[in-house]
Amino acid sequence: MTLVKICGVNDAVGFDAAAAAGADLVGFVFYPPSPRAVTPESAATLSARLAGGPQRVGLFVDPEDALLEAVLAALPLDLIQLHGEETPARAAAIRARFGRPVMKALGVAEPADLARLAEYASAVDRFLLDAKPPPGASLPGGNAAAFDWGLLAGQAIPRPWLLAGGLTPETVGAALRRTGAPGVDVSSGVERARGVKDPALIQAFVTAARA
Ligand SMILES: O=C(O)c1ccccc1NCC(=O)[C@H](O)[C@H](O)COP(=O)(O)O
Repeated sequence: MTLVKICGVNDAVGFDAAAAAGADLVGFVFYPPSPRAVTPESAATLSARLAGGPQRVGLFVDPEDALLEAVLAALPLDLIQLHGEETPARAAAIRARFGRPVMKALGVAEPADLARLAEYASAVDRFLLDAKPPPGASLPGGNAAAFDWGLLAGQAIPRPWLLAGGLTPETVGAALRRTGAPGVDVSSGVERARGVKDPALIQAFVTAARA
């Protein structure tokens, strides 16, 4: 079954909707400039709403160890997502020090970007393949931008991976057919305003991804 991650969940409405729709993973953004950002305390409160609900992913952008420590002291993350310029050595160090699986996000715009997968393969547990931020974007991700899925044709991705970038309930089916991705990640496509998740769109996305 296709793995579904709802990213940028920042309130109870979004968290409960993701859980009710059967999402496998929810992402909490620990990056203060984002309109989706949460504090360790608010993420812990959300995370405690449903025992046995979706797995909790902490999204970080070039995090200091102190931030990772503070978040992990507040809530039990199942996966650490690195969405900055973390090197393979830094990703491996985070995985070793914090004892959690790591998912490295890589922006894809040309074939050379996919060559980076091999550099990270032994340092991380999963990949998230996303669009690069469009010119002028203020965030490294969550920009409702898609990349050319054709770039993935014939590529052997060396770890389990999620497809991300500009997916919506209307496009996720075609994206899965075209790429054969084992999982998908969405943020903007299930929002009614930037940073505000919409329960109906979350349900529609999960249904379409599993159809
Ligand atoms: O979503 C954010 O605010 C964000 C901030 C900083 C780094 C990454 C961020 N999001 C990354 C994600 O995992 C998104 O789900 C992914 O980029 C897809 O986003 P979208 O195109 O909006 O569906």
